[in-house]
Amino acid sequence: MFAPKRNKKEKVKVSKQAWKKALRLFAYLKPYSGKFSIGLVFLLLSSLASMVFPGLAGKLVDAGTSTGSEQDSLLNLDNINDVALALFLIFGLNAIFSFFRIYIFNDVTERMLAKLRQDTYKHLLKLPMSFFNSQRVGELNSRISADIALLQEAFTTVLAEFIRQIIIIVVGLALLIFYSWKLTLIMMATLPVMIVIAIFFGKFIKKLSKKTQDKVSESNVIVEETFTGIANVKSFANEFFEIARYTKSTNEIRKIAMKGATWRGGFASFIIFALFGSIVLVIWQGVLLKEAGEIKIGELFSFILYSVFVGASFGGTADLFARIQKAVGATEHLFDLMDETTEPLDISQKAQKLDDFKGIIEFKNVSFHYPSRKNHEVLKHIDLKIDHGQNLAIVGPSGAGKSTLIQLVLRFYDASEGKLLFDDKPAEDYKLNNLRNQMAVVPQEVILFGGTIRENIAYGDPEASEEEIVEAAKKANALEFIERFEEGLETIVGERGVQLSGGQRQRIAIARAVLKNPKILILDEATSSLDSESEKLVQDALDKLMKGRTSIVIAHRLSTIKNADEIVVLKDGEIVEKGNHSQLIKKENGVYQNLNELQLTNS
Ligand SMILES: Nc1ncnc2c1ncn2[C@@H]1O[C@H](COP(=O)(O)OP(=O)(O)OP(=O)(O)O)[C@@H](O)[C@H]1O
Repeated sequence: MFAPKRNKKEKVKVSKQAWKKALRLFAYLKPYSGKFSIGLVFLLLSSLASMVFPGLAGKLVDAGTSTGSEQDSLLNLDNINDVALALFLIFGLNAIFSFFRIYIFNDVTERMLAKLRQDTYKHLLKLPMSFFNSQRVGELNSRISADIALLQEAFTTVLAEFIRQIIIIVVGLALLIFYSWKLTLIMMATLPVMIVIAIFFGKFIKKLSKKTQDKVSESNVIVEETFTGIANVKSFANEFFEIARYTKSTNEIRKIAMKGATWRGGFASFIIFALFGSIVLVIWQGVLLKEAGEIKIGELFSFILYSVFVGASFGGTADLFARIQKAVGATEHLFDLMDETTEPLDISQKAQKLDDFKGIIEFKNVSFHYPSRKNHEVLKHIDLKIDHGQNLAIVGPSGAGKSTLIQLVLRFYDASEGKLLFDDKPAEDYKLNNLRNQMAVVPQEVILFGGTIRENIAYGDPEASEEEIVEAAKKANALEFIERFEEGLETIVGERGVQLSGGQRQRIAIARAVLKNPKILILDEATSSLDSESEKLVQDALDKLMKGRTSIVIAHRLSTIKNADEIVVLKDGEIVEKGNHSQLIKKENGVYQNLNELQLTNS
């Protein structure tokens, strides 16, 4: 499952799995493995080049302090100018290596991430409605961008840095031993101790800052609650109570944050003291060794520089490792999403038009419960046939299962029991996208994209010509209001453009459906009534659209379905009445008759 909340005991196990999952990322790296290896070579070269610096700097010192009789047999650099020149050369080479290392790693990473982004998006689009119905969808977008950003950082900088630090530690330690094993032992006696203490302290401090974070979110909840429910706060005259609650909570934040600050301060002083302490120790012992003639002054200088390099790398690896772990976590989240089961959609090609498809729909003893609520039967033993070109209306009280029935027709969900047939063939026999391509929905709440009116209509058929779009707008009774806008079809709708009325939005949705020219039409009537002029235009457009197509209408106002071929009354997931208006209205004490009377008295 996707990002399940884990308890502490599971954590170790899951993190092992996370590492395993992260390995799947290498499948994305594989096509570029050659390039990546070249990047690694540049990384190796630039790291080694930077390791030459302390050694040469020592030579520089020795060259400056030598009497001229001391020849350097190793590098044959006997004067200060040669050493300085060599240093410049090394830095120049390092600059070139680093450029290519960064360029190549970024190139490989961006290619890899582009593919990963595309695959994730593709996969998400193929997930079933049950996935999108769960709450976590709201955070999906930010999660994906945050997770991918972490991976980007990991592959462009963190991984390279980590490898560089390891190279520095290994090569540095070897060089330290080469210069003086005695001094290396002294240095090593302090360093590991520091690391153990640093890790221990670090974990403790992290816990404290997590606690502070939790407290901060707690206090934010108070702010959010009071301001969203400000009318409640004021009407109950509870300002005093809320202020006391907030004061208490923010004071707690301060206390915990200060506890954290004290420990952090202590930690910093310890590191400073221990670090300088160990450097002083090394210098002191080094000078003694020099007096004894075991080491040259330049070598001591190099030794100290190497110690600082190695020490800094040791210190840096813990943080880098933490960042790698974070990236591994992010990868796990992404692959958890990728492991969610998709609908059997074939997105390798455009959905097809099925020319001889008639649009006959049949429910055979269908029962259904939502996957998230297994013991709540929403539809019970539905038997229903809607013939080609027939107009079926569904009515019933709120929560009766009307929308659910339609979701089954759209195959957003599969029946838990029974069969759904299209043109007498089981629904599963059709390719899912081909089947959906035969349907169009005019929903209750029309949500338009933030583009032009033209784009919104063309969503019904992205390849439609200008004439077809205009014709569809005309049929949907939408053209007259569109033409009243200065920019006509090019008018931008939504937040950054004009706001359309409910009736206008519906007519655009109808135009979209006209353009799609479906065999099956699904209408979810708007619950909030439009003004009578608008309603007439919408109804008229719908009547035209329904002609010659199988249509299912969820009706909230009975006045609109008097002419329906068949009306089905749903109650608690069961069909309780069936017939046309004149038949149902006569049924004494029937649900339909009651609904009719209720609406007459309300209107
Ligand atoms: N995604 C879902 N997950 C779980 N239960 C759901 C889901 N959608 C609807 N339900 C439940 O299924 C039942 C039928 O809901 P449905 O939306 O089909 O009713 P409706 O007749 O269309 O109601 P309304 O007229 O109010 O829109 C309700 O009890 C509802 O709580």
